[in-house]
Amino acid sequence: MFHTLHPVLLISTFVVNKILPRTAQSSFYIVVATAMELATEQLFPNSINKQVGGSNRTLQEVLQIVLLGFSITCLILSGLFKSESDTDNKKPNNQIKNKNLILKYETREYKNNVKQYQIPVYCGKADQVAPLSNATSPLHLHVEQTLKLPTQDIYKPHFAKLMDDADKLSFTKNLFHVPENITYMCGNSLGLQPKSLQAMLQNHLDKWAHVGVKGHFTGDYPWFEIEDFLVDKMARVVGAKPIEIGIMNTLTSNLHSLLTAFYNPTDTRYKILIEESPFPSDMHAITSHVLSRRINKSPEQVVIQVGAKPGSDIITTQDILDTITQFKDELSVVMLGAVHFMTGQFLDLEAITKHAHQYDIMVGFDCAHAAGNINLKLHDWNVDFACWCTYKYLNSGPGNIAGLFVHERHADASMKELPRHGGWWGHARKTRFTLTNKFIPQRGAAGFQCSNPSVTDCLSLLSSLEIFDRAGIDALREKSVLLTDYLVLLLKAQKELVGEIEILTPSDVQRRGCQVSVRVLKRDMDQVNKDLDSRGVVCDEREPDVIRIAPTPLYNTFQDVYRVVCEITKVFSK
Ligand SMILES: Cc1ncc(COP(=O)(O)O)c(C=O)c1O
Ligand SMILES: Nc1c(O)cccc1C(=O)C[C@H](N)C(=O)O
Repeated sequence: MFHTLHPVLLISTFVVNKILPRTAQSSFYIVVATAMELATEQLFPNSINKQVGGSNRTLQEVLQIVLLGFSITCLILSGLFKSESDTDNKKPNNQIKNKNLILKYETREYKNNVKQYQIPVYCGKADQVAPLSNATSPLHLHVEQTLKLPTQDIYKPHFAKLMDDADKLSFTKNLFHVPENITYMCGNSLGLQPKSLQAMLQNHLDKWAHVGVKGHFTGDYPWFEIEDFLVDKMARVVGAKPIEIGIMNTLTSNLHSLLTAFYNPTDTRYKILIEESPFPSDMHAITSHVLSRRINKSPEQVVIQVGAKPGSDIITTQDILDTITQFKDELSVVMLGAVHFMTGQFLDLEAITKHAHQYDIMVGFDCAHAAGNINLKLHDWNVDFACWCTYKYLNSGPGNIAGLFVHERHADASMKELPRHGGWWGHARKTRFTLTNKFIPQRGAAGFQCSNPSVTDCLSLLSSLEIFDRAGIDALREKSVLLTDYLVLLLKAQKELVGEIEILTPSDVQRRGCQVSVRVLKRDMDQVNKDLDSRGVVCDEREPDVIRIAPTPLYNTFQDVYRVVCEITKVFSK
């Protein structure tokens, strides 16, 4: 039987076991064995029933024994080599990575058979971690050296400190004005002020005072081309090409401009799909836009909404795709909030776009709660258009200038194909000042501009985008995932919060950004938020019962998260 352990067999078994899941392997070997027997019958039809050598067995019987041995040996060997697919299935359902940190959770069974919910297994440099064999000490933290901590230490403040000490992005917090004695968790509504902004604005004011109109073409930031200092940086934040980025107006007015271009109603295709409870401004924009177009349809006939199933707060991707399919011949545009302002759910932009494009439907997203929060890939996901404000995660200050995305494939569309609100700033730069009345839009998103932008607005945005460039959107997202997961882990571990709160935000890290929305179940939500406020925790609330907590990787720490959960627990313990 030893010849069956031939190296070829070993290698093929290894390969098969790497590729196929355990369940498919036995079928594979049986098929191979049967195929070999059939092949022998075909090749040696005369010898198959003859006796072999001095034995009283026919060649066929001998073959069957050898092939049976082959199958059994392969199955035994399959135990030695682990299938990739098998390992995938066993991967802990939650593994979040920072560049140098890895924090893993898995369910462990203890000796008394009590199943623990997710606990940290190890935390350390990504290339150093090794699974623990010993359940009594399930947390390993490698920072400079390996430290062993008891499991429950993740719930203690020194764990938060160790995480902060190991955080490569800890330098960014000091680049912002963080309100004194406050744990600020409200970047989802208004981001904090970059410290560099004051000097930038002062220089701008000095320049204006000293050179007046000449400032359009002089100094560090000539006003005539002020948006050029922003476009590349913004493109990196939202995963776009510079040609696809416009810095202009405000979010809602940009949405109107984009609908002018992309909403092209015909007698049969005139519907717009939006989520069931969008941020009100989006719905106001769509319904008033429909009226402004004076088409023969009312907003009620135009708008279709897709929502969560009863009893759930989360809209499934499948429900969105099914709604698109259902109205495929009537839909002109799909326009959804990329991250939902209330629940924090991040939609699968790529899947939605791909699906709608099959039916020639234009797809756009309101990225107010996604830009600077999620590492978006608007270009790669083929999104047609998007718009966002910059005062939330992009820290440019209240009511500041907004961003707009138009995919590169529309860059050269004619005014007939993609009508734009004309204005001199969107006009070809070379002839911006020539007295021509013919509007020739710049290529790409820049052609959507109407007016010259506010320079103070642009500098405010620039001060923040420079920090994004230093930190990198991917690294920020990695830290964000860790922070938010830590927040959820701590919230779930407080027995005082059981029955008092419910987390609405998806537990899947791929389907959320940094915001965690918590429903207050029994108490007055407004009072809870006031109590948090009086304890120095700034979150925000949305009627009727939701508190939004957003640990923002640029200026929040693990210790901030720890403190917020302590204060929330105290409020609910009263
Ligand atoms: C999802 C969403 N859309 C639209 C808006 C409106 O933005 P703006 O006032 O900048 O037009 C906001 C926030 O105010 C928002 O959160
Ligand atoms: N811009 C705001 C304001 O001036 C006052 C109060 C709230 C806002 C907001 O931006 C709210 C935010 N869009 C939200 O998600 O609720």
